[in-house]
Amino acid sequence: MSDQNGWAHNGGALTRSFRFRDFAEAFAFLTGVALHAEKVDHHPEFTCVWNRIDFRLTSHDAGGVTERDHALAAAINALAGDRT
Ligand SMILES: C[C@H](O)[C@H](O)[C@H]1CNC2=NC(N)=NC(=O)C2=N1
Repeated sequence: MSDQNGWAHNGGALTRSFRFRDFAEAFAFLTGVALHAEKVDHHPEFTCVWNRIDFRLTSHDAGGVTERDHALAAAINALAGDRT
C-alpha cells in the first residue's frame, strides 16, 4: 500500500518505481540521486532496467526505515519532478 508521496512500506523498507522516457533519462536522474545521496551520506538501493528504476530505501545500520529514508524519499520525489 502506497502512502501519499508514492512510496510503499515493504518489508522494512520504503519502495517506489519510476519510469522515464529512455535509459539516458533514467540514468541522468540517477546521477542526481547519487550526488544527493553522497551529500547526505544516505544511499538508496536500486535496480535499473532500461527506463524503469526501482528503489528500496532502508537504514542498514538501524535495520529498518528511519527518518533518513523518509527524507531521501522526499528528495528523490523532488528530483523526479512529475514523473511517476
Ligand atoms: C559511515 C556511513 O555513515 C554509513 O556507511 C552510511 C552510508 N550510507 C548509508 N545508507 C543507508 N541506506 N543506510 C546506511 O546505514 C548507511 N550508512
